Amino acid sequence: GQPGSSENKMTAVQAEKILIVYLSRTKNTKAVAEIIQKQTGGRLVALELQNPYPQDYQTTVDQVARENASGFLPPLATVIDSIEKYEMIFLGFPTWGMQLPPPVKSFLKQYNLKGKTIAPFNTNAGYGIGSTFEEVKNLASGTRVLDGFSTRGGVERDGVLFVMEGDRLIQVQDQVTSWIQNFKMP
Ligand SMILES: Cc1cc2nc3c(=O)[nH]c(=O)nc-3n(C[C@H](O)[C@H](O)[C@H](O)COP(=O)(O)O)c2cc1C
Repeated sequence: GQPGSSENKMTAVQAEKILIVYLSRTKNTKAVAEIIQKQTGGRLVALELQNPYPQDYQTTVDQVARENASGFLPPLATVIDSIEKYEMIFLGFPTWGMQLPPPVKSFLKQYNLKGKTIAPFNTNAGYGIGSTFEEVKNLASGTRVLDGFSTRGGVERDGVLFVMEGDRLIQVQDQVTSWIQNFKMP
């Protein structure tokens, strides 16, 4: 059907007013973002860094731990023009060290999102969302943060990288559909 049509409760928000911003390293969160894009017709934007994280998993884990401890906000290479025209922002990220990844903190600090609705979504290795959704609420002051969506992604530590294909992809598509249908829009 039409993006943002009467098929679901997104009727209150037109596709042109929907932005889907995501951070993804091994493309699981990206796959969820693409599902949301197909279902809503919104604009899809990947968060990229001026200095990308290393390839090596453990080096990245260590760097993220240091950044979280010091409150460092890695500068984004991604620039989002005319963010003011979006009413609804789907914000996607993996769980990193049971916290919100530093680049997502950079995004939330850099842009004025006051008055907007944020719908957080997450993938993780099976340990859950940690403090991520709570951190979004704390950092995005003046916004309305909807109940988030989370699903199991890869387990990079064990060499399991991208999992969003075949039956798993279909399952996640269905989960995303029910998540969006249950939004209580004003
Ligand atoms: C630096 C780093 C830290 C991670 N920390 C956690 C964690 O604390 N809990 C968890 O369940 N998964 C953790 N993971 C696994 C990712 O959340 C999981 O693989 C996710 O699906 C990756 O999403 P992506 O493919 O979009 O990058 C971590 C991965 C990385 C790279």
